[in-house]
Amino acid sequence: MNKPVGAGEPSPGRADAAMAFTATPPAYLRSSLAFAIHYVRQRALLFLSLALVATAASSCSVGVQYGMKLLVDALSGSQASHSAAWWALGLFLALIAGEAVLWRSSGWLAARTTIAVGVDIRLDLLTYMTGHPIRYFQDNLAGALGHRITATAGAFGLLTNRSVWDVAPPVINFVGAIIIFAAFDIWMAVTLGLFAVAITAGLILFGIRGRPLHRAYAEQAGRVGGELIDVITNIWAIKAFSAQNRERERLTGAFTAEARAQRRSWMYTETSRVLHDVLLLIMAGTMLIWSLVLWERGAISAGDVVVVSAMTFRILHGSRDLALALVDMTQQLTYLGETLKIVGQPHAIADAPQARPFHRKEGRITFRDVTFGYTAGRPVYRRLNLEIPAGQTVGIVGPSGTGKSTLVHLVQRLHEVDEGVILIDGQPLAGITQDSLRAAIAVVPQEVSLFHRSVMENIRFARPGATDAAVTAAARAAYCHDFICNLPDGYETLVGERGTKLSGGQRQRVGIARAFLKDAPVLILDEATSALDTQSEMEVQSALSELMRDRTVLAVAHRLSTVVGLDRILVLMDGTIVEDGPPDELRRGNGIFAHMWSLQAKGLAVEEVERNETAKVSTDRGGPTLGLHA
Ligand SMILES: Nc1ncnc2c1ncn2[C@@H]1O[C@H](COP(=O)(O)OP(=O)(O)OP(=O)(O)O)[C@@H](O)[C@H]1O
Repeated sequence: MNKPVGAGEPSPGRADAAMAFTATPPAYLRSSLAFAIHYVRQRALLFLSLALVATAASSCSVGVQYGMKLLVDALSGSQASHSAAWWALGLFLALIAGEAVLWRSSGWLAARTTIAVGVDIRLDLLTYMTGHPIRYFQDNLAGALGHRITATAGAFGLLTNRSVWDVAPPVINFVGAIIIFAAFDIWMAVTLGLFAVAITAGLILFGIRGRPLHRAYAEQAGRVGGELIDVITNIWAIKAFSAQNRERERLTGAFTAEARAQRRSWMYTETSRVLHDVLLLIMAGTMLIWSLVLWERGAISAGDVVVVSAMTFRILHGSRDLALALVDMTQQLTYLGETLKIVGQPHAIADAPQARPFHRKEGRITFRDVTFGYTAGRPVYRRLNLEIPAGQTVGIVGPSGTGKSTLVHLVQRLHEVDEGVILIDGQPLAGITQDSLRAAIAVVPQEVSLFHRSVMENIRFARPGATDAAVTAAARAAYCHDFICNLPDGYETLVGERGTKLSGGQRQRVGIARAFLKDAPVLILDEATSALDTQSEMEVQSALSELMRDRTVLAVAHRLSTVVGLDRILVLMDGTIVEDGPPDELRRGNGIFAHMWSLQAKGLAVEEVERNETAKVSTDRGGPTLGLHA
């Protein structure tokens, strides 16, 4: 267990959870109860103080009712006494003041506690979530995941607040009332106790029975939230395809389903409110009649009748809060459980228990009998064998959907191989930590992912400790320094959500600058220059040639001109390497690469080339005259 910490201190649990890719999720992510206990224990002292202060405040409120009884008795008794009345009033006022001070202290404590825990929860869940493989994020909408993390922190805060302000006071009122009533008539106390237990048990059972309805609503709400964000994220497509009405109809369906689930959940809560109103009316009526009968018989004083009626009505109102709180807490716990099921599932790609950091050498890549498929029974690769010596630059070409990107993803261990082994510098990927592996690989993807931060921060993302001078040098090397300087705030310009304020080519150059800065022994270029015009591509090609020096390079490309200057070309067809050799040799032959080259040289679109290239290439069509490296 982590040692308890104060409100302002960072929780050590977060540091433990950081960066681990684990096959078994931490215990606190396994159930909503374990989750709640974990965060309470981390700030045990604060939570204990909060509980004590809330208990003391609620006890004061019971004392206030008793003070009222003393005052009434002092005023109305047969030997009414002035000093007793003043003493009773003094006690009454002191208890009111004490109650107010204690409740405000509970507010102060709760604000410190729940806010700090909210920070911990969001950091812990996000950290754990980032350990899931890419496929997890393809299966779960980003918006829905973000919403869940925030809502979970909110749910924990609600659970705390409900416990302090809606559960503790009525429970203590019940206990106080039983003690006071027992002083008048033990049977009155027993009856009140039985009523209280029966009502509470009934409400809990009712709350549990309503769980499926609340869960259905939580699921629908998560899904709809995700869909809404998906629509906003794809606003370009919606405008381009004039799809506003279509999307509206689609969302109408989703909102209607969510509204139906919400209505069911809400109406269930309303029913529970009606039920407990009726029960408590019966209880209040019984107690008041009983106390009046006792008063008529002279068994209790007028002050006792006052305290019975005040306590009963207090319980009546407090119990309503208790009922709502219990139902709400059930809902929050259900939501928490749902989130834990989604976020807290084991990492599909976990670091082996004995995993070591990758030992950087020169960057030799080996595939041994690798079989991999996204769906069972449909392998993309079957027993693939490949040896890439250190420092070799390799172009990977082939038709769309043939497995080029998958191959480079496997090298980064973004997916787990089904069979076989992939090694870098003789170290099996499965035996090294994922973070150290990825630290040794620089990737320039087709769609460079940029944060809505400054250009400087975006480039520095590749190496957080890099100086401004190092970032600028990387930008110069990637031919982006000039365009960055022309941006409104230069390197401090915010790039827009996902870099939308930059052109596709500019984003790619920022991606290349990141690779320069990262300075890793293995470089992966996944369609890295596809968004560049010919002029920019010429510039970036020379930057890339510089970047490739002394590194092992895997370059996926549709445009053959970008790979023809490399040491070696792999032609992939349906997950099989059908040609493998130096580009010049392949171009001179009459295989698929030569055919593709010839078609691209004639200016055919990549897609047309791909359609044609599956046809048997029977004649040598000669080499092209086009191409940067030809
Ligand atoms: N996340 C995924 N889930 C399921 N199948 C996938 C996934 N990603 C890729 N595939 C499938 O795996 C196969 C290989 O895809 P991959 O992206 O590696 O091809 P590619 O050669 O890089 O294609 P392109 O040139 O179009 O980028 C394709 O049939 C594709 O549909």
